[in-house]
Amino acid sequence: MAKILIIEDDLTFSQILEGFLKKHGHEPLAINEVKKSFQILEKQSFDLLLVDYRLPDGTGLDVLAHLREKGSLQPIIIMTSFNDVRTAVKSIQLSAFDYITKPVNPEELLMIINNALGKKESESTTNTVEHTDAIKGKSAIADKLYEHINLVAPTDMSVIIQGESGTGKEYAARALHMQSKRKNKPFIAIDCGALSKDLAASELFGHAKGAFTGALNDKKGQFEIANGGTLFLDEVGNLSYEVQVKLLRALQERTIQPVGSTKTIKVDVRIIAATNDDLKTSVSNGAFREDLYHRLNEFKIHLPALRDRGKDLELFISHFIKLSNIDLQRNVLNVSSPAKELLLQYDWPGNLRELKNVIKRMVLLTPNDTAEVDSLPEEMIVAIKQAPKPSGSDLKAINEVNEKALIIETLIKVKYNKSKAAKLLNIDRKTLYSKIERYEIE
Ligand SMILES: Nc1ncnc2c1ncn2[C@@H]1O[C@H](COP(=O)(O)OP(=O)(O)OP(=O)(O)O)[C@@H](O)[C@H]1O
Repeated sequence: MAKILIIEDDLTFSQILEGFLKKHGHEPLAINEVKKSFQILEKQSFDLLLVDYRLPDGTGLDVLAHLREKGSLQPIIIMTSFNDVRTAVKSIQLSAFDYITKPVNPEELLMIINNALGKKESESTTNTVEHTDAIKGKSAIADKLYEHINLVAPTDMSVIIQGESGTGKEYAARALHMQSKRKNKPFIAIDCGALSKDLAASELFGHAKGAFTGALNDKKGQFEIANGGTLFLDEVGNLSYEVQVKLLRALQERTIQPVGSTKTIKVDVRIIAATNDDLKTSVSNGAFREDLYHRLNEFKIHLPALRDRGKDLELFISHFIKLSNIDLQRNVLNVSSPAKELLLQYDWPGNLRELKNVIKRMVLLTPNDTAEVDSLPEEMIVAIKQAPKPSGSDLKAINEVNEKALIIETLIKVKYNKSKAAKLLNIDRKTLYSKIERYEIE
């Protein structure tokens, strides 16, 4: 049984949710405004929050940001009626547990709630690495990615992993750890986006009893806990300037000083940092220290967006179907052609995480062995229809998409040697340069 706070302004729907959750043994409390949630959360704690995106006095993201600012890590599920998964992706970046689109499918909701509650329990008890369900992919981009991972993993170099939300940055970090000599030591992942400004230093470096109000005992920081192993700093760009200074010192001197303490502690930790953007803007506008950036950026790994991974998409679809069949005790063996077409057409702004969720939902809603279009989320179908993508008959646009993909594949194949790429593509260098610029290929 879990205590669940529902924040939803549609009263009928809210009542339905309350009844449904009670029926499944939970203890829900429903309110309808952001402001009220702040008051209630001061006084009571909940195992999970189920929050509507659009509320009369703000959005679900305000609730999420408020909680994370306070240092609370409860899972939050955002419910959104807007045909835009980007809102949901943003909430995941702000470390919501998951999102669900309205109209809410009860079975899907229950599955997400159980996952969230299950994840919370396992997180508090173990930090072990589970990496058996990863696949590599077969595209040229995947080859390049794993070439880089294999190259840098055995070293002690700090690595920045850059990629859009959900591209698998944490997975890649775990792969680096598991292929290093540190693999039998801890891998500790810290979501810097979820750390409040006040508590970040204490979380990373620990604190001494009495260092601040509420510091009732000495507390070990994650650096010390990860000693000998790897510390994964997710969304590193969110660390405050003061914490960045401390982090730099820790990396340079290989020692840390707990907040409010005079003692220094020797630590041997490898840092892997992840970021959605390339941090260069934050460096140039002074929000991220340049010296820290260079210290972290001993090696950079770029994780491709799913939409740029070509044939890997099909491999991931089959892989996630297999995993979901096991998880949900289903037996989905095929995806109908129209459904497959949609899965391949969609541009996956939430990348692998979104694909995994969509496939899990698809499998859940498929009682027999073939998944059909109606098991796919409506908003995904709407997004495909609305996307300014080449329609089936727009030959010029289709050619352009194909041309861009071919140029990227070729550049990767020849390790970005533009003369070689031009030769293989049978065009001159100048034409290649102008196409690279036109298609905004990095
Ligand atoms: N190579 C892989 N094989 C199988 N599943 C993967 C792989 N990489 C990522 N995933 C799945 O995709 C989901 C997202 O991965 P992950 O959390 O590593 O992404 P992320 O880039 O760190 O996300 P965020 O930016 O939101 O922190 C995970 O649930 C994981 O199960």
